[in-house]
Amino acid sequence: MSTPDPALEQLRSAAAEPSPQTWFQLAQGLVARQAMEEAHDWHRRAADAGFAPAQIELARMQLHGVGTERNVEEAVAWLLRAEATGHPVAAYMLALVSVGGVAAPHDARINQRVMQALNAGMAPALRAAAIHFGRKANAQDQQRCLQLLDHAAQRGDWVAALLLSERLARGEGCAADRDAAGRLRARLEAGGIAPLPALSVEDIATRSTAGTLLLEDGLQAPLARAVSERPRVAVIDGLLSADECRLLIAAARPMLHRSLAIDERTGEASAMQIRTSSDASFDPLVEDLSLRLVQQRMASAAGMELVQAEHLVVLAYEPGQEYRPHRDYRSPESLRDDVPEAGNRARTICVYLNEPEAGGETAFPVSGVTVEPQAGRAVVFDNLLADGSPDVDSLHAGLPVQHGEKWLATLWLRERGYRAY
Ligand SMILES: O=C(O)CCC(=O)C(=O)O
Ligand SMILES: [Fe+2]
Repeated sequence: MSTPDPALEQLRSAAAEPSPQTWFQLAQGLVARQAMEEAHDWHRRAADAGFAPAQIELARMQLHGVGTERNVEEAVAWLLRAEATGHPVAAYMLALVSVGGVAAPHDARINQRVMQALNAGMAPALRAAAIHFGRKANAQDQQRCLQLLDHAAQRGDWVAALLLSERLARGEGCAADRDAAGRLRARLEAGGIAPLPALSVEDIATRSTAGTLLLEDGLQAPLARAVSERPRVAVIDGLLSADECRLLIAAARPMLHRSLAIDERTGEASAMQIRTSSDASFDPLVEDLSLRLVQQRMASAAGMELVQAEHLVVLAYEPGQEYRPHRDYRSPESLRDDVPEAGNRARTICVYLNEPEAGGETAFPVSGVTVEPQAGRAVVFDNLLADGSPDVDSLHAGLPVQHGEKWLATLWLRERGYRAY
């Protein structure tokens, strides 16, 4: 028997009235109680009646297949309807799903949409724009970055506050202001948010047009330097900016847990000696615009599409922790329950998010190549041969960290589309 829930009963009786706003409130009440299918039905009813907030929530449920079958096309149609009423959240969501170009074309409209959302004070849009401007070397854009981070922080975005505190403490894009940084840090620490590891990125590989918000600028494929032919390994310095490295660490930190490794025979994941790090996997449900933009640049730097990427994983190694020699391609058995139509893991891109004091290199024993961690640097390698068969030479390891900590972001890229958009 279910427990009585007077608040919900009140919403239900109110929803007998022909009021889309009340239907939406009931739907939200049902979401809060995890009654997703019923929530979907009420969202749909309010959406059909033209209520934009319900259209947006219905689209969200359809995008992620929550309470209903996943239907990306229909979700986008609902978002376009809500956007036509001038709703900034719809504009933001359309910008978000257009990254990658599958759900909606990734064209110049993305910039207008982000502008609309940031003018409405939406924190994730403010933060994404801040990080975008922060990649530009000129003083004015650096100043814009700081202002936007500040604005996002004031709107309650603690990741933006953390990025801002690092910039103020280190004098990035501004004169160092230890007092302001200290006050911000104290507020964050009171909320249980620790400072980030110190890191710097010397040179960002792509520079974009000064003064304008042109997100497509940040997606140009930067120059890769081949370091090994067999296996095929390349290195890209400065793929991510310091803000982007910090973003990934900050977003991953609350989700970290002991890493699992996949048992090749059973396809089951369990804690094993082969991989002693901790990691966080980013479900698309928790992604926002800045996280998607970073992943899009990582995928395109690897010569792949974002839809080919499995969920982003951030790994954290403490002293003594390592990822012993392994190959990233998977056995047919282990792929069976994980979108087999996407094929195998064709390529991997790993980006170092900081620099451990000693150790933590990525080693490729077959060619003898070792890549040193450096914040923002990517290492890209093929796991399959040109004919699609596994490349046994792709053996690689994350060597034990000796001093300090090591943070790394990995995208495993399949042969074909893996994500829904
Ligand atoms: O930590 C490293 O350097 C390697 C990580 C790795 O092999 C992976 O994420 O697949
Ligand atoms: Fe690996």
